[in-house]
Amino acid sequence: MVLAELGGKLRSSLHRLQGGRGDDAITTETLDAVLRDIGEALAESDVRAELVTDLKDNIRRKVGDAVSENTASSNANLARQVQRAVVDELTSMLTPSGEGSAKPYVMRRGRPNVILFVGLQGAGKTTSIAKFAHHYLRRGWKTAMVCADTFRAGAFDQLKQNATKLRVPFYGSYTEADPVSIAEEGVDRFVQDGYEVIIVDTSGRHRQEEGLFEEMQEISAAVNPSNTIFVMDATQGQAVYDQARAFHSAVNVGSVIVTKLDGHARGGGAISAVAATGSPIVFLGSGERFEDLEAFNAQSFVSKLLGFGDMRGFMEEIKSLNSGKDREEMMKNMAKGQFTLRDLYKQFQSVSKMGPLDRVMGMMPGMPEHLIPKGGDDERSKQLRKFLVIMDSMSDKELDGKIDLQKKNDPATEKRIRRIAAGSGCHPMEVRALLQQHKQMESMVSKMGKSGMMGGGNAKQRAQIQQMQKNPQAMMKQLQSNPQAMQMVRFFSLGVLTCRSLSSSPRSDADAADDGRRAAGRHARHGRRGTARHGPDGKTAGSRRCKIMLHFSLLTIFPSLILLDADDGRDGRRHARHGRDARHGRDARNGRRPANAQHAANDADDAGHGHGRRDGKVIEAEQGVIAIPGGQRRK
Ligand SMILES: Nc1nc2c(ncn2[C@@H]2O[C@H](COP(=O)(O)OP(=O)(O)OP(=O)(O)O)[C@@H](O)[C@H]2O)c(=O)[nH]1
Repeated sequence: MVLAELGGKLRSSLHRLQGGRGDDAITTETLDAVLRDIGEALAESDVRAELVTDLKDNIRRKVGDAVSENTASSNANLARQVQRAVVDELTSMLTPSGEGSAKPYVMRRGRPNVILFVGLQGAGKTTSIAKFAHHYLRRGWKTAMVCADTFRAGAFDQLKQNATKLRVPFYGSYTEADPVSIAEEGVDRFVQDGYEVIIVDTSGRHRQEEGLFEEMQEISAAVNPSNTIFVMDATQGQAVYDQARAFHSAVNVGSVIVTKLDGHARGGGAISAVAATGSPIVFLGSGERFEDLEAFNAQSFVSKLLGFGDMRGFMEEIKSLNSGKDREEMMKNMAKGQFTLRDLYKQFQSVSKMGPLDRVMGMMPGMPEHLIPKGGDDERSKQLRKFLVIMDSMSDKELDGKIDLQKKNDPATEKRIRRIAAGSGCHPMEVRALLQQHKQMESMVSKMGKSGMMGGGNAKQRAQIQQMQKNPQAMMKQLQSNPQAMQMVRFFSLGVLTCRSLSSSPRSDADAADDGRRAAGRHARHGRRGTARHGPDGKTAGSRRCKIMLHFSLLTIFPSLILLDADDGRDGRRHARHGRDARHGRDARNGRRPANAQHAANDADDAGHGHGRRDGKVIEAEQGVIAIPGGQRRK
């Protein structure tokens, strides 16, 4: 996680306010100690000394009197007051300030947004362009890339490789040496073709290279960008202040992306230094994968850094990924206590677009640390794809709950489960596990539907819900104090704890591995396709599956609770027509899906990247180099 170390230090300094014993008064000494700790943590993160001093002075000015006179009605109130002052001051330190500070550019739908990327050599422009394109592609923007970096050999190939992986069209040339004409032609071409996000990569440069600075200005004049994004490397720490100012004066820098924040100690210095130049930071890069780009908002950033979650960012993320129509339909069903396999399918699709689960779940306020997934996402993404493929092999009636797949000891149901397993290339046990998890989620939704939490309750409940929608933080608090909601959290937590205790039973890893081998042998002897249930790491596959399901469940139900539509009362008027479901690439005549599991798996993969045929779109064969192969690069 970005700046985890700084966050840990700031959190532990604020813990001092809670005192060793509940009745310890907060004194001036306590405040001094808190401010000293915060100052040290920020200094270690390379934040400029003047900024740290200003921050401490401002906090002292805001709460110093209340602390010395102990005017607050209780210790807890005073602690909250100090905490609020710390949050506010950290936020304003990271908010662009001073003369000429700009507001971030807002992308416009249905019109060309030409985004020019500039920065020093190796800052991460080309990598950030791919992440930026991925971010907008997932949200359904028509995106294209232009490579006007004719300086670095390999820059065009790097962009081409990323564009091909992302399946976006790109424009560039191996032979044309003039970056200005490439940029101009590429942008014209994509504007004519109706692209909404047209990203232009430029050559990296040192500040001293006047020639390259001029080239950047010429490109800017030729393409007339809607926004110029300056990409800078966080490992430079506060040194980026001068760079940011130099770029700001050369071209009209509208926004900044700070890269390489993955665990780097100098990140705090870099972020605060950029803010001091008046340029708004729009994204933080924290790795080399397409998903490693976080939208930046000072308030959300500080809130997450201090462990308070980021409700605002979470809601925006969910809203930007779910179409209003789908949400509306699902909310209507959930208000009636219905949660079909199709709803689960849609939610899993949204979850798969959200990016790393740890990042998204870390945004949820009050989310217990132990419930936030740690480490890589590969296993979770694989499992998610598998669930989607299993549901792809179900018929419409099964997905919509018109055929009950939960019937026990029913030969017809067993036959259906075997058919679904064969169609999705997995073991019937995996289908049953998914059905079991769906049943549990359905029963939880049903309870919440009856309680009115989903908008279907009486007038008073509906008014309360609407009130909560206006203030999501209060909504989360309300959820936490609501027995039903907490029952759900406990229910899922219990799942994790049960699984944990299963996986950390006194049996040795060797025993578990042995079990795994025996189980695999049994499957092999019986010619089954299933995998061993006990892995060599000593954890049961069931335990892993349960934890993964827990994470998906939290992401599935919480957003729905939070996104109760304010215009819920108008339901019935604006509901989406069901119509023919083209999402599953189904044969229209017999309602069957392709039996080829690999084909389905590919589809699921596509869905994860926002290119899925599930939305009725055929993947356009638009990726193609518009360039003349061969020739020499300019050195
Ligand atoms: N760890 C980490 N590495 C990054 C990040 N962003 C970029 N990189 C790496 O930084 C190196 C340089 O990135 P590029 O995208 O090629 O940089 P550039 O600014 O386009 O370079 P020039 O074209 O020479 O100006 C590559 O090895 C990237 O993988 C990040 O957020 N985290």
